[in-house]
Amino acid sequence: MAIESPAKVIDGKSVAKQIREEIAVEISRMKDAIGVVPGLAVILVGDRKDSATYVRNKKKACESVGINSYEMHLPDNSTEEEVLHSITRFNEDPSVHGILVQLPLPSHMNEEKILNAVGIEKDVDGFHPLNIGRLAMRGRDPLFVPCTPKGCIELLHRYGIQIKGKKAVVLGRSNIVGMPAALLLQREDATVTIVHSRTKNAEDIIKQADIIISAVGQAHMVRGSWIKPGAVIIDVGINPVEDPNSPRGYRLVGDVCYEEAIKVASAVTPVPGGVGPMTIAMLLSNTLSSAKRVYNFH
Ligand SMILES: Nc1nc(=O)c2c([nH]1)NC[C@@H]1CN(c3ccc(C(=O)N[C@@H](CCC(=O)O)C(=O)O)cc3)C=[N+]21
Repeated sequence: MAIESPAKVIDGKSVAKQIREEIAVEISRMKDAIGVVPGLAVILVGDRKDSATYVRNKKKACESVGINSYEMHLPDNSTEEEVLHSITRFNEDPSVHGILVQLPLPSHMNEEKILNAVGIEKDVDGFHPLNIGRLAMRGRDPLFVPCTPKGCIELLHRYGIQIKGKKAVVLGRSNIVGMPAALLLQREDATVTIVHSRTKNAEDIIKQADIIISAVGQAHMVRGSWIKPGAVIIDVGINPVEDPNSPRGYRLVGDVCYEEAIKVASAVTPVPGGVGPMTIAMLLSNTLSSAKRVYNFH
């Protein structure tokens, strides 16, 4: 029997850095040629600590590549009308090429109504139903693809992992990750199965996968014994687990038991340092392509 070779770590952090460098070059080329700098507006409602951290990281990432960032921070008790009003303002502002409404919104707000208000040509999150609908249809193309699933596919491409003809299993069916990830894999000619909380024999199905994208939000749910030898694993989960040895009192782990997976799989994304940084890189990429599209600059 062949000796199993150790799995390759898919280094999202370093790929994301490389992508940011490529974006920075493009942005200065555009600035030199037509004097335009892309702009991203972020709307944050409420005081969730994790959301505030994510928004801060997004702004930092914008700065690092030369994208102008605009932040609208509204209090938790804002009305839906106030949020809709900020969206309208950014929709009409020509210096803004991308609008991101940080999720989750406070529970008294209608997420659907708010996301529908973002102009599809500025929908850099790719959450507008028209963009998702086009993603689902053959022969149609969305203006933007949701950042996290796009980052997963980009990692597979940059590591030279073939998707066409492969059996792919997506764990989770959320609107922001699982569902669009499955659609993207299908567009790349994989044969796709979605496993979710009501799936029977999830383990048996997962075990057949050549490619696994996991987005369920359950620490260490996928065990090494569930993985086909040589499979490729993209772990989207970012789950806090108690860790008295860590300065914050917790550390982040994926949906997949990394220590076990790395022994069976041919390639695995770590958490942190895997899909997370790619999500932000794709947001910058979507913002750049939005600005390019407006000015017909290529
Ligand atoms: N409208 C909207 N769009 C989003 O894209 C969106 C959102 N709302 N709400 C929240 C989620 C979450 N999300 C992450 C982005 C980067 C990391 C990331 O870079 N994580 C680092 C670790 C960060 C740490 O150590 O705390 C990593 O995985 O290496 C994580 C999570 C975007 N989201």
